[in-house]
Amino acid sequence: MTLSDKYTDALPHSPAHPLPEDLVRQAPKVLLHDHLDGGLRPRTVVELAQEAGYDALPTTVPAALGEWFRDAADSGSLERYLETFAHTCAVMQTAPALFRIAAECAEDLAADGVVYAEVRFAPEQHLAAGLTLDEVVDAVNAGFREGERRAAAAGRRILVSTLLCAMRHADRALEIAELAVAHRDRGVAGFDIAGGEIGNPASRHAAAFDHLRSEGARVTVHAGEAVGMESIREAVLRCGAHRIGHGVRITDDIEIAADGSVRLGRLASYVRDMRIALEVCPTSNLQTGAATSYPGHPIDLLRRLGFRVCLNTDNRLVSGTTMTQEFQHLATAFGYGPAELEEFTVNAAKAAFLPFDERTALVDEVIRPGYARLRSRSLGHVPVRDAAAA
Ligand SMILES: O=c1[nH]cnc2c1ncn2[C@@H]1O[C@H](CO)[C@@H](O)[C@H]1O
Ligand SMILES: [Zn+2]
Repeated sequence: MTLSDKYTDALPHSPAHPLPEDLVRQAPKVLLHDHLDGGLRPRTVVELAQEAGYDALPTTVPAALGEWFRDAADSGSLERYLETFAHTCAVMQTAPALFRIAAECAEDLAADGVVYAEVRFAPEQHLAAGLTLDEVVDAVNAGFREGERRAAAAGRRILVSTLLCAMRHADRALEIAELAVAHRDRGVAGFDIAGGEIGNPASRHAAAFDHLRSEGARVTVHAGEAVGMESIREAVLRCGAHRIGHGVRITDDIEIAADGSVRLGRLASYVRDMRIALEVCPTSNLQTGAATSYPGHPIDLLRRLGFRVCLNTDNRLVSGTTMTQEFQHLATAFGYGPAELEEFTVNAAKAAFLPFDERTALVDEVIRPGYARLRSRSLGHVPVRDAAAA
């Protein structure tokens, strides 16, 4: 029995009334953890590969390619999951390709009901055809602006900010930190570090984190995914992370006694006390082995304990998912309804790397009214169980 099984056994669930998928899709959602190079449309990968003369794709049939990514990434290991990104990065080496991918990303997120997104990528992985780091960032940001315009024309408002990733195994983190600071008034909201966690401690990039701290820049760190508490401790206490990507292994620092009483260790307390958001990505966690099943996923335990948890996709192509699907998995596993979706959304908005007044406006003017509308509509919805009994 896992820790979260034990804890959830001790608490009653809200009744399982599955929400119709279109209601979940229309609900306003905030997405803080989504990789640009993990979320391409399969057809776009195929078309750009043809244009670039890249002939190493496992298949050129878009639907089969989508399945290939999901299956290949379903390996139980973060390292193997990350190997699949060679195919997407291969077709992301020119300004027009980056522009197209970013524009389509914004359109796809808007169609999924996302109203605010922070989308990340590693500029250093897009230099193979001669672009500079600045040109890569400019092309992606121009693509997001185009995608926002197209979404608005289709009646959907979305705002997309960029996060720049350094890679744990590489040695360009300071340069990327400087790039994030240089572009912070031009679409870049913060910095992240991604890549293989085992054997690549974030603290090796102390100079980058020192620079970010001295500039007052916003920082999130992938941690507590393949490595446990030690990695989260470093991210928070040495790297100054304001949010943690994944962070699910914080449960190693939470003890639940037989009588149901809960004791948080010093690190788990710090994360909860300081409202450090955990950017949780359930499907990705199942693929990389960071969690074993949706019902066994610690997201529900962490939510109930009052951690600032938000729900994310990580990689829509590689994990074969959307925000709507991530929520539906949790609705099935934990009996979640609109209240929990709203809670995750407000948590994400509070943790967004936006100015305070914009976060407040997002909550008060977009999210709260959106869920009030959703509640009034879902009252008319007959839950599946009741419908069967009628
Ligand atoms: O869940 C993850 N953990 C660690 N690194 C990741 C994850 N998903 C994607 N990337 C890495 O981040 C890079 C920049 O977007 C991707 O190329 C991939 O290598
Ligand atoms: Zn990630």
